[in-house]
Amino acid sequence: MCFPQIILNAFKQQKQVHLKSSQADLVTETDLRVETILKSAIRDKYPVHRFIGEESVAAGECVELTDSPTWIIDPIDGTANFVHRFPFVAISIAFTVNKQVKAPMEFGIVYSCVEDKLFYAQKGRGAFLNGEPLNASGQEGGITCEPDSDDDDEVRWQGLSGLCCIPDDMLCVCFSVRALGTAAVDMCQVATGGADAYYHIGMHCWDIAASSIIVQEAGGVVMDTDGSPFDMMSRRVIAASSTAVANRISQVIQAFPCRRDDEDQCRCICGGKGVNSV
Ligand SMILES: Nc1ncnc2c1ncn2[C@@H]1O[C@H](CO)[C@@H](O)[C@H]1OP(=O)(O)O
Ligand SMILES: [Mg+2]
Ligand SMILES: [Mg+2]
Repeated sequence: MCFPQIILNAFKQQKQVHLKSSQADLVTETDLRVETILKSAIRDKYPVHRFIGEESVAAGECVELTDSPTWIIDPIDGTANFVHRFPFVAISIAFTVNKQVKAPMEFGIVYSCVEDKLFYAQKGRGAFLNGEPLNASGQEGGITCEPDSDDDDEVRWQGLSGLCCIPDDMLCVCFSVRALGTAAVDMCQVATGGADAYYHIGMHCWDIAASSIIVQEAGGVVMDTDGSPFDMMSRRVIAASSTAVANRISQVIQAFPCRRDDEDQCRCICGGKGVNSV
């Protein structure tokens, strides 16, 4: 069975859910299964390639970007959606070589399984959705974000209570907010022109790597929330329809410290915080 079908089949069924860093940070058997299948299929074809996979890192593998060809995998982006049957769940796969932390990936794929939407982009070759070219809007106004996504309960609470979701200053560049529950698909909305910007402090490289090149190849911009060049390990990202919009957002963002993905590279969070059936 192909791996999107595994997700679709499991979507409606009861799941054993394990908590990782917080109540919003979940993992299921399907996340683990899809990551294992993907890695073994790629390894069969490219035995020397390396991986940074969300669930492998959660199990204790290091986040280490080297010059070797590296696949960055989020087997289910939107696991909380998957668990609650909210129909936005995506597989996110990016490929990079030569330790390009700040430059675009070689290619990125985001497959939104329930919508059956395949977003993809290759460096210098444009971005596409189900074969149709994508173009960012170049405008400002609609923002996607994920206010409840952080390892730190205090940060999550602030996001949920609206304190750090949309700062007052940002209301000049924002007149609507959408949160789809998957950062990868949120960012792809910027590539389609359906949203004009996305920003977050606290996502991981596997959440944003593939969609970063999709946004860039659609004519949009990705940068660090402090206005410096995009760094997929910094866990800070603005994706916007233009440099002007990205700069305006970076000027009003309320920054807070966030440990890099490649700092203290082994982040074993196995054992987690509990297990539930949903
Ligand atoms: N600590 C965290 N807790 C919850 N979601 C997180 C998270 N870090 C990143 N996310 C991501 O934030 C979005 C909404 O939860 C998803 O893209 C989710 O990815 P995930 O589903 O792969 O964990
Ligand atoms: Mg994710
Ligand atoms: Mg995931």
